[in-house]
Amino acid sequence: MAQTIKADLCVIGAGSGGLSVAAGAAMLGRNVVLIEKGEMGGDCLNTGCVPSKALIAAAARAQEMREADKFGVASVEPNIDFAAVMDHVHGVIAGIAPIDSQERFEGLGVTVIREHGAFSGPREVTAGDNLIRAKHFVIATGSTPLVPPIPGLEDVPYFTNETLFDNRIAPDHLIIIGGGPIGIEMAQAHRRLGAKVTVIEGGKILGREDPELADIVRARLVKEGIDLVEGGQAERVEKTPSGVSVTVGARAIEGSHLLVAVGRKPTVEGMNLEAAGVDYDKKGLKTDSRLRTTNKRIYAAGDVAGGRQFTHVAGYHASVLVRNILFKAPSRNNEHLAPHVTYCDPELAQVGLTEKEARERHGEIKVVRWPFSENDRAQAERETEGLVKIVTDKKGYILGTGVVGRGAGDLLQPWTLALSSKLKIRAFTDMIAPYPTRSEASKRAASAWYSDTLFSDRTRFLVRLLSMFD
Ligand SMILES: Cc1cc2nc3c(=O)[nH]c(=O)nc-3n(C[C@H](O)[C@H](O)[C@H](O)COP(=O)(O)OP(=O)(O)OC[C@H]3O[C@@H](n4cnc5c(N)ncnc54)[C@H](O)[C@@H]3O)c2cc1C
Ligand SMILES: NC(=O)c1ccc[n+]([C@@H]2O[C@H](COP(=O)([O-])OP(=O)(O)OC[C@H]3O[C@@H](n4cnc5c(N)ncnc54)[C@H](O)[C@@H]3O)[C@@H](O)[C@H]2O)c1
Repeated sequence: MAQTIKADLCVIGAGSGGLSVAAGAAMLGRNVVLIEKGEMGGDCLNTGCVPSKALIAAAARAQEMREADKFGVASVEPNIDFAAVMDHVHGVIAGIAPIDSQERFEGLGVTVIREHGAFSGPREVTAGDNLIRAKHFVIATGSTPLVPPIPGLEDVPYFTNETLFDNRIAPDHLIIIGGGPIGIEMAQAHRRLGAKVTVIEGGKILGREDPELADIVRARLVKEGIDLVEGGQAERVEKTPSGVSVTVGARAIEGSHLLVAVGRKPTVEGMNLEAAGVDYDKKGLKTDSRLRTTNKRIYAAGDVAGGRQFTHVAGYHASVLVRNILFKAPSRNNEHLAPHVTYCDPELAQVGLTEKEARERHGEIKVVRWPFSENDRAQAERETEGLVKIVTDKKGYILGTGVVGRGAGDLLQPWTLALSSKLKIRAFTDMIAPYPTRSEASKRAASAWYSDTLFSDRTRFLVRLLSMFD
């Protein structure tokens, strides 16, 4: 016999998006039901950001041991216990898990149901023995790895992000299909942890990034010994005695393990969205500028919303929904202002438009750069790869910034603020950056914007004129 639960808000999916909406609504005193069919915390905590960054951190330590001699400290080839590395990864997950746990949410007053949720009408969801009737719903069911129809793939064992972090045996040779952020982050981490790695990418690796920045990452990956096969699709996969073989054009690449990382599909299976009048396509739910679906009482948050797929974007969606649903304050989804970072080494961070996008949209633009090779801190740390690259309109309004280099994600933050606050580049020349920090490169790049006019014949003439009053 189904139990009927009445709620102000019913959230389906307890990942980055769903948890943030549920917590916000509960803390504002609303009656919230949260439905989760798998692990609390979703992809980010269990099979995405957290384990990948923990693995990258372990790999970075190994690489530092190999490269220590540049500081006069003897380099050593690290002895890597891959199972212990995975224990570290799962230890990090366990450390963060209480924040996302059922207990914590119940403590906030949320009714948590650990079942698959599906619509049974425009204003009701069924989850196990429960029928939930709510004033508003949020679909935050995330995304699932896309498995392409490559002949032979279904007949061989392969990893996706859902299984990769359960692997406790160091791959001898990891083949990765897909050179997007997952493929590249995992390629470098596994290479540094001792595996041979081949990345097969149909286009260019990190193909959505500014090519000038991606080239710097590519050079490092090649230097570290990663085999990058670009411009060739994986056409066929076969089982071999020692693992798998992937055919790309005339080449058959043999490896011990395979990771498939060719993008994501929205998680909508078995949700009976038709019963609720919620339209979707292969990118995700169809939403308006306020993240409402085609059923105005049902909203979307996170990867399933069909836009950019990042944890901080899912969290941002939640804040937009809290304003729209609870405060009745029409609030637009401005996720284009969100930065993104690929946590390879050197890191690659971007906010706003790339140079190419800015040229297409604005025509006349100005681009300025500052390399870390001219930054004293980077010199001291012997990490001089990379640069800060700023794109403005002709009046100096910032359109986008990219940073590639150590700590790029953190260095990007002031540029993210500048973009959302509609600042001009002038704000960065007025700012005083502490010496010696990598953030000085931002200020130097901003100053470069003015160097044509500052050191022009006209300005020299003016200074000469003013010297008459000395
Ligand atoms: C390997 C990897 C690394 C990543 N690294 C980063 C990073 O460094 N930084 C970053 O910003 N982003 C990163 N991402 C992306 C990030 O993980 C996602 O953007 C984020 O998790 C999306 O959150 P979400 O709430 O939309 O979905 P999810 O976290 O996927 O949560 C959705 C939840 O809904 C549940 N669910 C689905 N259907 C139903 C149903 N019918 N009923 C009940 N429950 C359901 C699922 O079980 C899941 O728990 C990474 C992703 C991957 C795969
Ligand atoms: N640091 C981060 O924030 C981070 C890290 C990992 C993932 N993510 C999120 O997860 C999403 C998914 O990542 P992803 O790397 O799986 O997807 P992606 O779509 O970003 O990249 C997939 C790549 O695979 C290539 N490809 C597709 N089919 C192929 C084939 N048959 N053979 C060879 N190459 C093929 C594509 O050209 C593309 O470059 C990202 O877009 C991002 O939103 C974020």
